Amino acid sequence: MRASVCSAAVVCRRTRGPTDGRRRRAHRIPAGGGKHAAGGRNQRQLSTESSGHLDRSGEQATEKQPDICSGAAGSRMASITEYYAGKSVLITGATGFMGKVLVEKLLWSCPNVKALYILVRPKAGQSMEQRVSDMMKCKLFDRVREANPDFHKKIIPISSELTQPGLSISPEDVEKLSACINIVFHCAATIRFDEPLKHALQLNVIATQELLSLAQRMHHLEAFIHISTAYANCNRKHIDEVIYPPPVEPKKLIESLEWMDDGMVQDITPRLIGDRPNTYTYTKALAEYVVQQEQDKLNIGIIRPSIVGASWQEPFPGWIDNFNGPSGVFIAAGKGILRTMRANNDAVADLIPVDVVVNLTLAVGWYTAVHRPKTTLVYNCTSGGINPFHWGEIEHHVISSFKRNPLEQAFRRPNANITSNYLINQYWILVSHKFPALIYDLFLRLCGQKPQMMRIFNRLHKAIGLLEYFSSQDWEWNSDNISMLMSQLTPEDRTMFNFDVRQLNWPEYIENYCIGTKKYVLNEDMSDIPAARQHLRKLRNIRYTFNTLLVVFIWRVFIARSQMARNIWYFVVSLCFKFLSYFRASSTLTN
Ligand SMILES: CCCCCCCCCCCCCCCCCC(=O)SCCNC(=O)CCNC(=O)[C@H](O)C(C)(C)COP(=O)(O)OP(=O)(O)OC[C@H]1O[C@@H](n2cnc3c(N)ncnc32)[C@H](O)[C@@H]1OP(=O)(O)O
Ligand SMILES: NC(=O)C1=CN([C@@H]2O[C@H](COP(=O)(O)OP(=O)(O)OC[C@H]3O[C@@H](n4cnc5c(N)ncnc54)[C@H](OP(=O)(O)O)[C@@H]3O)[C@@H](O)[C@H]2O)C=CC1
Repeated sequence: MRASVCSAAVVCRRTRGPTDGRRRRAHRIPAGGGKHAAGGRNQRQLSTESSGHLDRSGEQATEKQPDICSGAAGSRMASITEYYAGKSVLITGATGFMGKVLVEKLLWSCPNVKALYILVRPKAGQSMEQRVSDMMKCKLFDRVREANPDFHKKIIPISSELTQPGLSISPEDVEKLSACINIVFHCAATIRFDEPLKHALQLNVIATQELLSLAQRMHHLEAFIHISTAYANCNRKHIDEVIYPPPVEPKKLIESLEWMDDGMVQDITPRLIGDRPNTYTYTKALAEYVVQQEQDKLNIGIIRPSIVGASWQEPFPGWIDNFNGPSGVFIAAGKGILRTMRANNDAVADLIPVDVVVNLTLAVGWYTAVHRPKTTLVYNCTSGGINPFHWGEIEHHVISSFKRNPLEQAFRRPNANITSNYLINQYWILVSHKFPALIYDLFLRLCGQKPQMMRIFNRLHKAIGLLEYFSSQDWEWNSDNISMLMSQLTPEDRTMFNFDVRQLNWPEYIENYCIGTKKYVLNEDMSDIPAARQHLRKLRNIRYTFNTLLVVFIWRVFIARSQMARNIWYFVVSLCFKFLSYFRASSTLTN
């Protein structure tokens, strides 16, 4: 099947047509003009050679429907920026890592967006307003703030606790959202790997259901974009851009867990999640199914990012603000705490920069609203199949980057070995983690301070234990829909909403990522680097001194007491001496 080609007088619509009166109509942009066609920029010919997922159009446009596509002669389609102009967008999870970057990018690249409604809850003693105001002061928003100091006026916080019935949105706010929202981006989720099943289900599945119900009440909704994860189906080795049958019917699971106490749920969790590693991937798989169930009523797109890392280019390289995924591992390695981890050197490290995910998300929003694919399209947002990079290479670049730009007050010099061998890893844990921690804690005790290193290592071991599943194997993701979408963009949109990871230079990206963890996660100043280097030199000298003392100790204890060991030692020393004399003699002859 080919893409719709809409004539100037005809609007693109689904052949299936509205199912329940809630199906929204496609928008029309008058050929060559109208609100979204300003400047004639970003225009393109709507190709007849397009995705196989698209629908054919053919119905007469009603009076009020704005045009999204026009005829073959002089055909044009709203660019992404044009599409978002005048639109009201609802974002969940806007205070999170990805949500913040999405908000920033929308404000930057789509300055004519009408309003961004964000669902926010009060947290940690801070009111919703305080949280949003703090968020907007963040460095991430520097360029937006500079371009438009009043940008905050476009952000409208709506109080919402997603785990509560009706998302605890007030009736007035429900009315407001129903009346104005054009597009929903659902980013909120619990991404903890150790989340109790009930809570993960509540947030990742039930809240998604609630949001879908709310979306169905939105009179002008054009697209509902759900952020899933590439690991929702990590129990498979090859993952296509399809929604696989859920491990269990979500409705039945929700009903069953309702009457069970927490202890019972904890007991049956391993049986339920089966060959998935945690409740996160399990509930994200269920959520995809729940979203797909609404595809007859809503225009849906599902994005599956792999391991989301620091920004590649936008708003500046290296933006990261949390310890999730590899960031915590990088920091622990940079601090010289993490010296060993179980990972497969040759496995693909499927990292994807957050700005790539966000650019794709906005492009999917545009495509879903404008092209109205017949069925829910899934986009595997991954890098491994296109521009592979491996854990072994990551390890090398992370360590060398932290040696060039050290973190402050490192525990030891950065130096990590990753291995897929369980026993070797256990050996290094003992020698490089537990032993130094014990010595350091002993030192703290002697100084009258509270020991802390062993506690830190226990937490680290818990965290890396949860990540090892993802670093010890690799997966193959099909990304045909990503390629299809890329082919649908104008050259300008392809640049402005770049999600082409073929252009990504991994060593440079990893360097910026490590610097980003230093600057934005640990809030360390780059001007302190000389002092941090000095500290590393001090650690190196301590290590040399320690090693020398160790050799002397071994010499005293083992070698000095055995005649045979003494003989071997004298033999080695005399051999070294002979070699030295030989080289000295040969260099004198040459001169
Ligand atoms: C050279 C090395 C080379 C290495 C190569 C190998 C690298 C392998 C990396 C593999 C990554 C695989 C990721 C797979 C992602 C799947 C993708 C997704 O869909 S899902 C997306 C991915 N999802 C995830 O990644 C979620 C994974 N995380 C979790 O599930 C949990 O955080 C936990 C169970 C690990 C720890 O739980 P718990 O013990 O309860 O601890 P809390 O969380 O409550 O934090 C308490 C406090 O500690 C702070 N802090 C945290 N870490 C560190 C650190 N490393 N340091 C310092 N501080 C750290 C934290 O900020 C907090 O501070 P505050 O707010 O109180 O001030
Ligand atoms: N990070 C990654 O590596 C990957 C992430 N993803 C997906 O991307 C999406 C965003 O992830 P990311 O930004 O990293 O996650 P974060 O943990 O940074 O953000 C989660 C967001 O969800 C909100 N949230 C959580 N619980 C509630 C609640 N009960 N009520 C209201 N809001 C709530 C958080 O709000 P609050 O600030 O109030 O806590 C926060 O805004 C998720 O759907 C995740 O599954 C997919 C693949 C990889």
